[in-house]
Amino acid sequence: MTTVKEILLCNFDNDYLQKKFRAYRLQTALVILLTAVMGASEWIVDHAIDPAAASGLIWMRLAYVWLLIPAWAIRRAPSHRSATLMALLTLLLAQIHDIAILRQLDGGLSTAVMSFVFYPLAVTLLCLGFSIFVNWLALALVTLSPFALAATGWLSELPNKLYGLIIWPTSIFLACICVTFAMGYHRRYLLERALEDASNTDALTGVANRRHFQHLLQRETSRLLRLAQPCALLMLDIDHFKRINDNFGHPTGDRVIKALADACTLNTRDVDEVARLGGEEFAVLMPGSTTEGAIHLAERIRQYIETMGFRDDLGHVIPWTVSIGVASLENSEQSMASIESLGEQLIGNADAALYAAKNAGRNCVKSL
Ligand SMILES: Nc1nc2c(ncn2[C@@H]2O[C@H](COP(=O)(O)OP(=O)(O)OP(=O)(O)O)[C@@H](O)[C@H]2O)c(=O)[nH]1
Repeated sequence: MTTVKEILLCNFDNDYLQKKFRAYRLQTALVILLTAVMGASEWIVDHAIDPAAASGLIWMRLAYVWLLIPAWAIRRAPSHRSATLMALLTLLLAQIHDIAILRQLDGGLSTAVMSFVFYPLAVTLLCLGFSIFVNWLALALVTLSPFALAATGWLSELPNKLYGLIIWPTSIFLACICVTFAMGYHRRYLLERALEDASNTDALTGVANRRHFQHLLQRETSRLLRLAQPCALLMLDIDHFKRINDNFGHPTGDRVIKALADACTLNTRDVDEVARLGGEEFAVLMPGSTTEGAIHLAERIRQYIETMGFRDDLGHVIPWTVSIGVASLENSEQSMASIESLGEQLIGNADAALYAAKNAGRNCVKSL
C-alpha cells in the first residue's frame, strides 16, 4: 500500500514529474482553452450586472484569446519545469484580467464574488500534470492574490469577508482533492513502470530482451553520430548448448543461460548494457568503448566462465564455455550513415566475428 509520504517523495523525482506532465499536458492545454472560452462568454454576466459598462468591455472579454498562446506553448513544452512556470503565470494573469474587468462594472466585484471560485477549480484541473507542491502553490496564489490586490488598494471594492468565507473552504477542499488525484496518478505510474519493465526485460535472466536491445542500440548509434563517441558490441553464444540440454535437461540449460547473464552483468560496467537476444545468445553493448577495450572485456568474461564451472542440482559438473564476437563503430567515417544502418552494421560485424570464433574451435574471442 502506497503511503502519502511515498507520493510526496515522488514529487522530487524528475523522471516521475516528466512522465506525469506528458500524461496530462493535453488536459492542461484544454483547461486553458476552456478558461479562454469562459472568460470571453462572461460578457453575458457583465451585461446582467451593469449593462451600460458591459458594452464597452466586449474587447476586454475578447482579449481572453491571449490564453491560446500559453495553451499552445504548454502543449508543446519539452519539460515539466518550463510548463509549470507558464501555467502559474497564466493562472495569475488570467485572474488579474478578470478582476480588471469586474472593477469596471458597477458592483461587479460584490455581485460576481462567487466567480473567484472558478480559479481554484481551474487550478485543480489545470495543474494535474504537475507536482503536488505546484498544485498547492497555484491554489495558494489564486486564493491569496485577490486579498493581496485588495491590500494595495487596487481592489478596494472586494467584499473581503464574503470572499474569505467562500474561498477558504473551497481552496482547502480542493487542496485535499489534489492529494487524491496525486494518489491516482501514483498508482498509474507504478503500473506503467511495471509494464515497461516487463516489456523490456527477459523473464528468465532479468537482463534486457531483444526488443529493448534494439532501442538501446538505436540510442547509442545516434549518440555516436552526434558526439562522435565510439561504441562496441559483444555477441556471446554458449558452445554446444544443445548437448547441455540433452545431457542435463532443459531446466539445467535454463540455469546455465541465467549464469551467462549473471557473468556478463558481473563483469561489465554500469554503462554497458547486457541483453539476451534469444536462446543462448547474448549481446553486450559498450558505449564509449573501442575494439581493444571490448576484446579485453570479452576475454575476461570468457575466462570467468571457463573457470567458474557449473554444478547441477545433483552435483554434476557441467563443462561449459562461450564463444564471443567483437565489433565496434568508431566515429568520423560513420557521419554519412543513418542510425539504422549503423546499428545493422554493428550487429552484422559482431555476428560475423562470433561465427569466426565458432569456426576457430569455440571458447575464444574474435573481432572484426
Ligand atoms: N534450456 C534452454 N534451451 C534453449 C533455450 N532457447 C534455446 N535453447 C536451446 O539451445 C540450443 C541451441 O543449439 P544450437 O543453436 O544448435 O547451438 P549449440 O548446440 O549451442 O552449438 P554451437 O552454438 O554451434 O556451439 C537448442 O537446443 C535450443 O533448443 C532456452 O530458453 N532454454
